[in-house]
Amino acid sequence: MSTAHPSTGAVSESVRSVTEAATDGAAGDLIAIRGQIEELDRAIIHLIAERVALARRVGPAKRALGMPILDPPREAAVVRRASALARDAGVPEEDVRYVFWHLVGLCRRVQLGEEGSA
Ligand SMILES: C=C(O[C@@H]1C=C(C(=O)O)C=C[C@H]1O)C(=O)O
Repeated sequence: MSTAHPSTGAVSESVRSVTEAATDGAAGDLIAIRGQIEELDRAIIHLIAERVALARRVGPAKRALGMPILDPPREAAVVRRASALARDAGVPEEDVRYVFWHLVGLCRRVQLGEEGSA
């Protein structure tokens, strides 16, 4: 940006450099924060894989005990617990419940041998 008025030119230039510095700072922040999010996503996927591996072991244990794989009271308890943990952590309980219903469903399908690529 430039100005036609010589007396305000310097001020205008310095406003521009401050604005650009702020924009550069924000862009740097965005890249850094996105990098951290990607690291967390990697960790979350590894945790999901660990949970799936444990669920795979629960299947034979239940069969040995003559228990059905589907255990609705246990599933409800798992989701209730996740909801309480979400509340304590200050994140929206309803969304966490939604995520956990899907996670539990995935683990149940693994036990039933119905999983896709898992
Ligand atoms: C893993 C289990 O089996 C199924 C999956 C559950 C889960 O992912 O938490 C819970 C109950 C079951 O329907 C279990 O019983 O612990």
